[in-house]
Amino acid sequence: MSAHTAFTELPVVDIHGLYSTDPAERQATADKLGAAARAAGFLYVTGHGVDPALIAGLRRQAQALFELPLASKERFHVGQSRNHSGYVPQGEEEVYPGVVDYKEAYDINYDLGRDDPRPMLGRTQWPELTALPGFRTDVEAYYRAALALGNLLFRGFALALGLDEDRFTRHISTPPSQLRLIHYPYNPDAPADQPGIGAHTDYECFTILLPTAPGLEVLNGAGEWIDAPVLPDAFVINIGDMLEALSNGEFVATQHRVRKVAEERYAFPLFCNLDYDTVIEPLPEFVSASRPARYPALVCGEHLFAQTAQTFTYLKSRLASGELVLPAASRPVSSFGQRPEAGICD
Ligand SMILES: O=C(O)CCC(=O)C(=O)O
Ligand SMILES: [Fe+2]
Repeated sequence: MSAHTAFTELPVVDIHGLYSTDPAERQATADKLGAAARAAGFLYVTGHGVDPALIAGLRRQAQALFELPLASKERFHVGQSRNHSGYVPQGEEEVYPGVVDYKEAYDINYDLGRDDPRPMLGRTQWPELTALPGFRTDVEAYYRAALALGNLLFRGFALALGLDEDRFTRHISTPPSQLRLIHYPYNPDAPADQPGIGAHTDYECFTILLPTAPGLEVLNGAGEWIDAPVLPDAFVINIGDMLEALSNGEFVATQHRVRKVAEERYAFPLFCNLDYDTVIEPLPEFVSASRPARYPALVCGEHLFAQTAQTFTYLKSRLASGELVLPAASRPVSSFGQRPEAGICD
């Protein structure tokens, strides 16, 4: 298993070379991505090609949404959806039981435009309100651009791991990749250690995060929390559980958190996945007699659902009542990543 370094700042990688028609240039850029992923599992990317107008539209819509009265937002509560989309009020999501994160969110999922029996897939619940003109158009436009960037990064990470460039993207057609609009309100009277989002690894392959203000902290290989400030025109990318498992620990998911914010803050993570039914297990290239498979097989959508069902109150109560059951191979939350603070860091 690769160990993260005692980095004190996150690496920055200009990825414009991934768009090149020259395979050597794509590989050279991918190698930089790979070095950053191995060292930190967290990095900034510049040269990503996403139109700033799409980012501005997303920010404007998120601000307008969260300014609405609670009752308007509650009309679109996530518990009403079939694919886990909609408004997530403060306290609904509990990464650590009994600990309230001071944030609210609106979750957008891949919109299949039709129902689907698999949880986490289906129709997205959009906040259809006259107070939010253009919300769906603007948010979908950003979602599509970020998903395309995700596919580019999947190709880059495949090259960085010595795999065929399309090794991951061949498993992507309608991925349950979720965009979250998160709002951390500013409260000067809150205690300094108030959680915005508790320490965790992301469940997916990797995340494309757009933050609007400082507050994100990342755990380095020495068990120290490192600030990840906002870098202009950059996205933050971090490795999640599923790329850790697929690469048999060649890349390792990195823990991160947000505590009390010093100003009102928004963050927009897109969690990049393979298709729902993709089996996630160490790829044969990373398994040998001296390097046994360290991760039991999971199904992508089932892992997402299991993690979500163990952390969202509306799903926990459906589990408790027997209306829902966890998939057989479910992992407890916090099963991935290096945990230097717990002495688990091999
Ligand atoms: O707010 C942030 O910067 C990070 C959010 C996050 O880690 C998450 O939603 O998984
Ligand atoms: Fe996260």
